Amino acid sequence: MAMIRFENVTKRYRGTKRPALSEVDFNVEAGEFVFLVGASGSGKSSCLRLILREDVPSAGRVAVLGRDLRSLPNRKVPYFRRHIGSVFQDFRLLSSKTVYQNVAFSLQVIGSSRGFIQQAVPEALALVGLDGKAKRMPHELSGGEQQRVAIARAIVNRPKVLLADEPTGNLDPATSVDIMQLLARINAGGTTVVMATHEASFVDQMQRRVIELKEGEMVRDELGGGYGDTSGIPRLHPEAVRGAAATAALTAVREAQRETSAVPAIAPDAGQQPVQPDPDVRVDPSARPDPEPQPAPTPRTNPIVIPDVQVDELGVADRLGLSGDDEEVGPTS
Ligand SMILES: Nc1ncnc2c1ncn2[C@@H]1O[C@H](COP(=O)(O)OP(=O)(O)OP(=O)(O)O)[C@@H](O)[C@H]1O
Repeated sequence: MAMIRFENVTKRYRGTKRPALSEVDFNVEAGEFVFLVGASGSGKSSCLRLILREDVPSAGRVAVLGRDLRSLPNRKVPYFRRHIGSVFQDFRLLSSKTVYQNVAFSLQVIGSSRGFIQQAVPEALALVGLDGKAKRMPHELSGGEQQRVAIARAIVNRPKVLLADEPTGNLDPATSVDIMQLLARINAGGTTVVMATHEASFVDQMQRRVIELKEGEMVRDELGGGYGDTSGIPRLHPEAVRGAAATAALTAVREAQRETSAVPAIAPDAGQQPVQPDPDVRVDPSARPDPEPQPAPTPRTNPIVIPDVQVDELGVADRLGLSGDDEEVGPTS
């Protein structure tokens, strides 16, 4: 079952001439990590909003978790969204709540039991490397730590799909790489990740599937692709700022990539097969799937700040959607 299906999706916003999305058609299978790339205004956020059912297509069909979102009644949208985690460039934390309360809040609003919350929140914070910071307020954290809180909040209810809209957009290169490593780890555990980004260097380094939009049209769908033409992408920082630190950070991403393919740190979904390209999807013939497993890398100079937890013992994998079950959307169906 495709986790996400776009069938000839066109999105026109009121009062605009050109559609924001034009007959966009793709499938995302369980366990994939997909970069959505393209210049500002190309339609990346519009895609994510359609997946979250924050908006509906003008034409075509969006199906998520096997569910046609056209036929999803508004009252069931909150239930549907429980299965989709989302993180944004601006973190969107509740400034008057502690780290713990921010993560717990998303469970409280869906009526999770106190026992579940007391177990799941510390586990999620440990997974993102924030144990010990549960009582901090968001303003007492660095940007990278705030984004980790947002990621913990997004995964604490074990979503099948994690959407990330420019999650590194407000972070420096070294911090960005930590976040990319974390997303790669979450994906290695079986969670499908779709990430919209301008960050060409990460896309080039990670060699995952790339869907490129240009003025609302899908112009590329490539397994193991790079960013492609970056000339239209505005740079927020001068190149010099991103120099050495960025290079070191990107090397660490590559190592994390190798590590996650060599050692399934979090048990992957037994039911998930390696991603097979959809026959309908345009794939560059020179593209290749994830590299063969490599021997465990030597220790990194820029290690991931994730405690060496026995995730299965803690039940983290199960609770955070990092292990498999074929649970349906449930209340939405
Ligand atoms: N609510 C809206 N009303 C009208 N036009 C909109 C709306 N939201 C987006 N658009 C337009 O749709 C197009 C695609 O926007 P979208 O935000 O999806 O692009 P993007 O690739 O995510 O851009 P960025 O990288 O700058 O976030 C743009 O031309 C934008 O101006």
